[in-house]
Amino acid sequence: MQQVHDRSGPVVGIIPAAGRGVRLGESLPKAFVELGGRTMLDLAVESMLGSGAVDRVVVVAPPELAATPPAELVSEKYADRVVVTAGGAERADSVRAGLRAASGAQFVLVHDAARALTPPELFTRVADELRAGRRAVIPVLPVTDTIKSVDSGGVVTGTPDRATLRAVQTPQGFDADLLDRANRDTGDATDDAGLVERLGESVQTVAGDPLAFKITTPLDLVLARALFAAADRTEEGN
Ligand SMILES: Nc1ccn([C@@H]2O[C@H](COP(=O)(O)OP(=O)(O)OP(=O)(O)O)[C@@H](O)[C@H]2O)c(=O)n1
Ligand SMILES: C[C@](O)(CO)[C@H](O)COP(=O)(O)O
Repeated sequence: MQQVHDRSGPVVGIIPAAGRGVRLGESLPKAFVELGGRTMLDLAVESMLGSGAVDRVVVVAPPELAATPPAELVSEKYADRVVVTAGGAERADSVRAGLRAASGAQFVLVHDAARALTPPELFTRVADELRAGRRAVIPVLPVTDTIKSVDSGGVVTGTPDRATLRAVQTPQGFDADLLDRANRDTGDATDDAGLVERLGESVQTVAGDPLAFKITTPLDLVLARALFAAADRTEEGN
């Protein structure tokens, strides 16, 4: 008889929030920059836990903030389901630190604090695929520009077929033991799924969301603040 694997265990969110935000150019670490009076980190935690798809969250903070009580970093409503741990020099180091603090998880969703406007539905979409049996799930969007590869002198070396390309977002969801195994071998992957791909495991894509864009540059911050203010006005009008 085929064994049915129980996939009803805990989902733990890992929020890497230890980056400096060099490209954003603000005076404090990026996750603590505010949109409409709330930090990106607080908004990301609210969206993740408010989705109902995630049981608890590990916030990976800059080392100097890692001893801060959760209630001082996120909304009181969610603080008792949040733990804080210290991040590392690179994003991958921070994710590894988050994994160490995610004991007991059957699934993990790794989500950038910098994607502060991600709608709750995206967490549910990724978690549902995991519960249904996928071991690695990432949200993606079609690429709208033509992409070229170039050599070190800036000369074009190729034009990949755009129809086969996707822009990758977070939350990226995994069986916790799979992501743990993928992280034993340190590499230069720019996302968590990249490490899993190297193990030869299949990674399933689901539809991403334009609002899950990563706030990376000053222009992104202008857009995020405008979108946040517009959403606030809509809520007030209802
Ligand atoms: N050492 C690091 C670097 C990044 N991150 C987190 O990873 C997410 C995505 O990274 P990115 O947007 O590149 O943030 P920064 O590294 O802060 O940006 P920059 O490269 O401009 O400094 C962010 O939520 C960031 O806080 C992290 O936890 N630890
Ligand atoms: C993980 C990621 O957000 C997927 O798009 C992205 O690769 C992070 O890259 P960054 O350069 O560390 O922001």
